[in-house]
Amino acid sequence: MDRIYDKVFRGIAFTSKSPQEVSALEDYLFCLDEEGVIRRILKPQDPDYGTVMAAYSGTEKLHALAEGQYFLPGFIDLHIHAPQWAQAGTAMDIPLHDWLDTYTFPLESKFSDLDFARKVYQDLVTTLLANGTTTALYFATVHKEASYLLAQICADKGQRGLVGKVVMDDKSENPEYYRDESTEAALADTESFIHLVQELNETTKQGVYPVVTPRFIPSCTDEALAGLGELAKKYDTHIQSHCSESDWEHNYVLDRMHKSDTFALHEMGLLQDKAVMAHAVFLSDADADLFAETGTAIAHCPVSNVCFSNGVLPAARFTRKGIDIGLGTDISGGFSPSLFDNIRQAVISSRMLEEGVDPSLPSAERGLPQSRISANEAFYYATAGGGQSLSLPIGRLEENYIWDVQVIDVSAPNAKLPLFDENISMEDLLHKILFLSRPDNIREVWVQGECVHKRT
Ligand SMILES: Nc1nc2[nH]cnc2c(=O)[nH]1
Repeated sequence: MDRIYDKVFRGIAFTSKSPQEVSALEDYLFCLDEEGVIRRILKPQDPDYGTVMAAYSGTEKLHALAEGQYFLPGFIDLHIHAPQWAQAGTAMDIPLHDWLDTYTFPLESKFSDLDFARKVYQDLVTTLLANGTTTALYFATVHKEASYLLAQICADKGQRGLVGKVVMDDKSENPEYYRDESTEAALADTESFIHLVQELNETTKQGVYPVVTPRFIPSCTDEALAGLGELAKKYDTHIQSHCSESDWEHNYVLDRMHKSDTFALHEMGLLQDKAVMAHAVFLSDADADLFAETGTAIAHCPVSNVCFSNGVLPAARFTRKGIDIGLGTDISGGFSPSLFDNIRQAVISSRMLEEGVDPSLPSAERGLPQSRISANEAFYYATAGGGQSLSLPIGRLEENYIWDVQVIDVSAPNAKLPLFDENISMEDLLHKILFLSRPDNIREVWVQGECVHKRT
């Protein structure tokens, strides 16, 4: 046969079939075109399997995994504040509102300095790739130039970046040293940022996308929120914001808008299929139904929620309602750049929600039944759920999906996983990988068919 494929990968791959079920594709062939899209998947029993193997064996187009190595879809970080990488691991001692004023706005204001921005953003994108994150939905800062720099760095390093210039235009709610100059300037900067990033996207194989980004209702005027809804519609962009993250935010919006965060955002044209709202811990049933109806996704950030949210997202209930859910690190509300850590915390938090945490209460009154999520569901959120949330063909290893993968090596030097049962099931093996892997186990990372990280 002619060598019609650009690359062929062979190995054992894990991919979600549904939120609850994972498929282990053993020794399959994944045949890619030049665009890095999976055009054909062949299982060993397939009549063409031998023909393709014969055609590509011994050529540099064939990439076969060694013993102990496995393909996982690249992770999709559905909520991350890129500038806050500079304070990750610190500043976790005070509630959200005080944290923004005390630590976060002073830090983000420094990103008017492009040299500082470059240093932090280059380090962050490299770190995320090394942690298996192939796509990230970023909040940058109010500065248009530094936000564009982040998109350029993603483009250069091979990560799929969805980047938002943050809008914070309300003079009564934001400090003078860190806010948009005016509502008009906020909208004009957003529009020109959309143009710049859409132009950059034309020469970026893996894609970079502009995102309409009102920080959250408390930092924006009604006029800016409505204007941003119109811009998103005009340019068919993604939208991101925060919604009902904490008691404080949820109640602030009820007081100001006389309706919930969800209904207020909807009225401004900010809920739609390509919208992702971070946290959404305090949604009522009516709010959750509106998320499902509009196709709006939730970025679940379980590590961050421990510090800032005053509650645990009922992810299992919202999945049953048909809401798209992905996982976010929420750097630096969450300290870790790793979605492996967030998979673990999502499972742990859901168990604490189900069982309850106040030992002075009788066990029957302590928790919220049917709240646990399985490791398979957390894996789904970090991969297929994230792709579905962004309406992009990523997060699954299926035909017509993009080849974004991480190669996990369970016997990496200094990071060998404790595998003592030769007959371990594929599902148990995946769970060992999810709970025990460290960055040392991530041997290679591929985005859109290109190798963007290699650990030797
Ligand atoms: N976790 C978090 N919540 C927010 N709400 C508004 N801004 C932020 C932020 O930077 N982090």
